[in-house]
Amino acid sequence: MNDMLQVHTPASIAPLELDGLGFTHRGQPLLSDLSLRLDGCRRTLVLGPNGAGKSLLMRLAHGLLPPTHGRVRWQGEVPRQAMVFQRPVLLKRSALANLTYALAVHGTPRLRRRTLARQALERFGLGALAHRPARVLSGGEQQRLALARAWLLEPRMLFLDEPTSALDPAAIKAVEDAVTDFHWRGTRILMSTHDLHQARRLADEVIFLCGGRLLEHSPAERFFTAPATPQAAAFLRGELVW
Ligand SMILES: Nc1ncnc2c1ncn2[C@@H]1O[C@H](COP(=O)(O)OP(=O)(O)OP(=O)(O)O)[C@@H](O)[C@H]1O
Repeated sequence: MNDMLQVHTPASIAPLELDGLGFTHRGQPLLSDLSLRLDGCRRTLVLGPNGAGKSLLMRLAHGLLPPTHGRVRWQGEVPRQAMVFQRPVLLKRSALANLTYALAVHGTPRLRRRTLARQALERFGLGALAHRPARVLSGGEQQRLALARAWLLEPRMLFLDEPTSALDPAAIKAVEDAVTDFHWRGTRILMSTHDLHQARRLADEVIFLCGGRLLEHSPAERFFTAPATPQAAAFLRGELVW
């Protein structure tokens, strides 16, 4: 790890409160009256059927979308945040240039950028691909590049919206290892997934959405062994829930 990337103490991340959060589009409520609090340095996995509002929740919480109801409130200093999407948004430049550009925007001195970017590429197993155009990389490589970019920005809060849904097992493992490394570095994680096994592997706690409503927010062990709602119980049994 390079000298500019510091290890943070989890206690120093401001809690995030979602207070009566809602999003209505053309009169249709897509997410309704959602209140919860995220604190500490937990890995919170967002689960729910298609269209439940998982991506919407992530975008609202990250501030990419203004809510139509309620608010997103940081109880303290707003932390540095990053988001990783299902399909990475990469610039039409080399893998290395994608990272040096992100560092430039971040305000890293020019002389440090290349070294840091190189280290991050190595860290995510992309060293040999530094000069390849980012957009011709495979899906798994692109996702690792997106994670390397997020890593360089040292987020205290990382949002991941179904980051492994289009990947094969080896690429999924790389993403899950990265999520674990972010966690150990002191980053709070909010991540949506369709993959129950993945949620079991990674979650400290679970948010379960269904039909645009928050049905559960509980410690992972409790959610998986004794879900509180029939919808979550059915979802865990693999039944069709919507
Ligand atoms: N910006 C937006 N404007 C209007 N409607 C939206 C917007 N974003 C999402 N929606 C709608 O909100 C609903 C919930 O979408 P969302 O993508 O959050 O679901 P999801 O739980 O992530 O589903 P999936 O598992 O299929 O990805 C969908 O009907 C979607 O079309």
